[in-house]
Amino acid sequence: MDYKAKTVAGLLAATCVFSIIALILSVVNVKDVFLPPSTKYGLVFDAGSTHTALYIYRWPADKENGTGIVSQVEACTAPGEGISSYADNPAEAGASLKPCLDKAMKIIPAEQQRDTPTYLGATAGMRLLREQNSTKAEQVFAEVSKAIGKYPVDFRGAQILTGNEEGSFGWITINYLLETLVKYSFAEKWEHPRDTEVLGALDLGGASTQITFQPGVTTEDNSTSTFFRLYGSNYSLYTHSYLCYGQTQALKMLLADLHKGNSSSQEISHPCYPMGYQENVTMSALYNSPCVRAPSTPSPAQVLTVIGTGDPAACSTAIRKLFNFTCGANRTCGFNGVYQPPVRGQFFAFAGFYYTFHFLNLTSQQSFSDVNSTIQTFCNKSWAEVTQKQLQLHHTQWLVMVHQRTSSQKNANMNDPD
Ligand SMILES: Nc1ncnc2c1ncn2[C@@H]1O[C@H](COP(=O)(O)OP(=O)(O)OP(=O)(O)O)[C@@H](O)[C@H]1O
Repeated sequence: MDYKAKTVAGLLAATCVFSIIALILSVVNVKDVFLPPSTKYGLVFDAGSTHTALYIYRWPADKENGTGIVSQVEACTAPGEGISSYADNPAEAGASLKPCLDKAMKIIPAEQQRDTPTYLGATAGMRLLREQNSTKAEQVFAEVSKAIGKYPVDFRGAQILTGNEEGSFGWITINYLLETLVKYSFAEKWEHPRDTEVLGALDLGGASTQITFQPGVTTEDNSTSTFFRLYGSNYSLYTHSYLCYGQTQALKMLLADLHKGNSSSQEISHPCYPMGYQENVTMSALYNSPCVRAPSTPSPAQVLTVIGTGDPAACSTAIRKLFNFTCGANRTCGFNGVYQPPVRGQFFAFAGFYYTFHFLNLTSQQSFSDVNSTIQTFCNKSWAEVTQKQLQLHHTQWLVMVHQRTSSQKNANMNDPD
């Protein structure tokens, strides 16, 4: 991974970016740029399934071919989990945003606060809650809107991004940061880099995962195609978001699958947990999402004991069962029969991919065999050898590996110099 890619990876980790810049770029109203003063601010809440972050942006009040050049001033992580976790206590969702809004008010000059466009974009956690209980989802949105509305900002609304928006905004963000869309030249001018190929984007969130790239062919399924005009150039993209295939939800599907394999037992043998690890989980906690189907005779209070068996091969097999690689009517597909044209070009993987690979010191374009052997070594560690913090990674790296292999690595050369 070259210096620029490393810098971008760091930036992505630091900001947990899902598309913030893209959101600003695409929604900043043209009228704003004619207003004094010359620097404008914008606030974007990234309301993810696992956590919410507020990003404070600043940009000069002129535009490059109709698209703003934006820099991040500050990022603030809201306390607690994602807003969808407050489904039964929606007022708390609003309260969780206040510390970050207070921080923003200290940064943005008072005379500019009322001109500061403010957005909240929610992703897969809220898409799942809406699927499960649309009234609760609306209540959460009403409370977060009420909380933001109490601050002297130009609140433009809270919305649930579609999977396509999430995927394509992520693509714009990484290509913006890698300067493949526009670049500040030595001549101190913004220029279109010549002969640079834009990168495909692989985003592993908590509740969904997205793949987005410029296909070399016409997209056969219109629901997966999207079009952008940025800095004077046109981009036609393939994008798809797999709901439930984010890290947290996929692991829930895995646990439910393992339970289904022996549902009469109170114990679940888990090959992806280290040997010697044990935890209790209630049926209600396991089956609390539309991503997993509860047994026909539910007993919510029943406690299941998950016992780690530390078996990487069995773990890999169990994870593979979550993916269906039959393409059905489509000639080419990603998985679960979803149309996907042949992958093309280099890919940049971020979010959950980055956290895991960073932890394993695998972000320097190691070969795929090095990646595999590092993962094998880590997965063969017992519970006594890994800390609680490492546990999450211990059982998620297999998901990352299999997912990478299946959804993209099969055809793409993703950060792999071999
Ligand atoms: N610093 C970290 N170290 C390890 N894992 C992390 C870290 N931060 C987030 N994760 C995990 O990585 C996954 C992706 O995180 P991310 O912040 O992109 O999700 P999200 O935005 O909340 O989810 P979604 O986009 O699906 O709504 C989640 O499962 C999360 O638990």
